Amino acid sequence: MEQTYDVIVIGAGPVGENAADRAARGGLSVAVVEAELVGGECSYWACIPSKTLLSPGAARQAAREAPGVGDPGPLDVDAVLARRDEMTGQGDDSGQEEWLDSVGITLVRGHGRLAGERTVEVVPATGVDDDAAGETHRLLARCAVVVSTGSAAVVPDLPGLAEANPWTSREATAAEAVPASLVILGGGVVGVEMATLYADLGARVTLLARGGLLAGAEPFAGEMVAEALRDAGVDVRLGTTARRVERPAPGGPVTVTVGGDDGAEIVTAAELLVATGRRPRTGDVGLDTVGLEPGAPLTIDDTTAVEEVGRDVVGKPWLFACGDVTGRVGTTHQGKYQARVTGDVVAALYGSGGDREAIVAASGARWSRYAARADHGAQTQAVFARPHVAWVGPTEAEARRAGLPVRAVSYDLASVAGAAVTSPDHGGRAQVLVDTERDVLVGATFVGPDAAEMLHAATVAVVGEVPLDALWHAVPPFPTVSEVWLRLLEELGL
Ligand SMILES: Cc1cc2nc3c(=O)[nH]c(=O)nc-3n(C[C@H](O)[C@H](O)[C@H](O)COP(=O)(O)OP(=O)(O)OC[C@H]3O[C@@H](n4cnc5c(N)ncnc54)[C@H](O)[C@@H]3O)c2cc1C
Ligand SMILES: NC(=O)c1ccc[n+]([C@@H]2O[C@H](COP(=O)([O-])OP(=O)(O)OC[C@H]3O[C@@H](n4cnc5c(N)ncnc54)[C@H](O)[C@@H]3O)[C@@H](O)[C@H]2O)c1
Repeated sequence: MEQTYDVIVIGAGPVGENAADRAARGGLSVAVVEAELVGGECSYWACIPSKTLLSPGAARQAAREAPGVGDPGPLDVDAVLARRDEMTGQGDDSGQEEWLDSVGITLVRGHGRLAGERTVEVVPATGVDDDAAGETHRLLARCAVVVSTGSAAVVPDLPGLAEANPWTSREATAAEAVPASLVILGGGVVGVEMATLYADLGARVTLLARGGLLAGAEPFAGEMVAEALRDAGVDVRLGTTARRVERPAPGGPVTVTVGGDDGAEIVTAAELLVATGRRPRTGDVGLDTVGLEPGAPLTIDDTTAVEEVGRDVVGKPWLFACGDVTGRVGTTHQGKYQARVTGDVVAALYGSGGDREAIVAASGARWSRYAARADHGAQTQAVFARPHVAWVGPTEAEARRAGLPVRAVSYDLASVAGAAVTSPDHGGRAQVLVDTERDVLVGATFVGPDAAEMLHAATVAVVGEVPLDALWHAVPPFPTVSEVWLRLLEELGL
């Protein structure tokens, strides 16, 4: 069977859905191809279940720190897992399917792969990372194809690891019971969030990191999270190399040998979680049929058009990519931002009311809806560990490596009245990075309770390139933790 649409989107995760929506709003007919569940990793095995599982522990911690409330005691694990199931719909994506229908987007279920320019073949899917085969359904795109197939967890080539049947973030976010003990390999975002929530749920957790924690953030952030995890009873081992994994009996305990030959140690746990990064899902999407390398991230320009793919005969790009698959972003919000650009660019290039000149003008503009410029220097990330770590823009080291003339100033949140009135234990730290030639903020990091909610003011200042003299007139209410902005500006000499 063969069908034709203006735009075909492969992958209906949060990013593909947004690209499809924006293109459809531009008057184009759109089909999305989904191999598994509409809503993608984020809705069922990532953001939504993990943040739902983390929330009760945060509430308990806040109660413990509030004078006069008392210790609420252990969490009701069954109730926490039940709430997680409610939030993920236990893998029922009919709500998302209804939404697609309501905005006039066609859903084609199956595994999609490119079969040359503007052509997508769809075969029945068995699982998103399995080789898919079967009767082929052919979709033709009059205008553009968007690849938004996301990413999958990496399992490193460590002796015995694959055979030990480890958890990845999928099993960790979907678990039906809490193991008595869990060893986590990797000290990145998944590692610290999972260590936090499994400790909350009563597991004995060991976290193995080959360096410090949260290497993408300011070093003080990882240090504060490590200290808090240790306070919560997690065995945090930094600078530790895992050598070998063994699980002699299927379903039995798993052992990880860590350290060097002279001082090897064995860590034993009921389950092992691998949290060592993700790879783009491009291994089986037909990249070879358009001259690209399967398995590699899809390199895009700022309009999200895939580089290294020829334009069509009239010079228009036809292949776009956004989200995790590009390797340029690794969060839902930054992927959806790219997707809005993708959808708007495709609509402007091919839609009936399209404004092609605007795309040309965008190439010279600092900010335009047709260019994902925030990818460079204004990305945000929030890590929902306890304390939260949230940042925008580069770290101080990254800024210096990029040759920016920066000054970093920081302030202890505990010294702000708004923190002290919440709790005598309210800790945390804020740091801003200032470009000393332009006197504007280029980055900021907040560590503390609910710090993720504090980030957006900094993001507005960075993207808006608000001069420090103007920021001085943005007055935070008293007594809030946001008053730290005043203290930071005072540190900067205002
Ligand atoms: C444990 C965990 C927690 C996270 N928490 C957060 C968080 O709190 N906040 C945040 O911003 N980010 C978080 N992330 C990151 C976030 O999940 C990803 O950035 C986001 O899901 C990327 O969206 P995407 O649409 O690009 O990819 P995905 O969500 O992976 O969606 C891709 C879709 O494409 C489909 N697909 C793949 N190949 C094909 C094919 N060939 N044919 C058809 N369909 C295909 C897949 O089935 C999937 O539905 C977390 C990640 C993890 C692992
Ligand atoms: N709150 C959020 O926004 C959120 C939450 C979870 C995940 N995510 C996203 O999901 C993606 C994956 O997260 P992640 O934590 O898996 O990746 P990561 O890149 O953040 O961390 C990977 C960790 O694994 C370690 N590592 C890598 N290879 C290793 C090996 N062979 N042996 C031992 N350690 C090894 C790294 O040193 C690092 O500490 C990221 O893009 C992240 O942004 C986002």
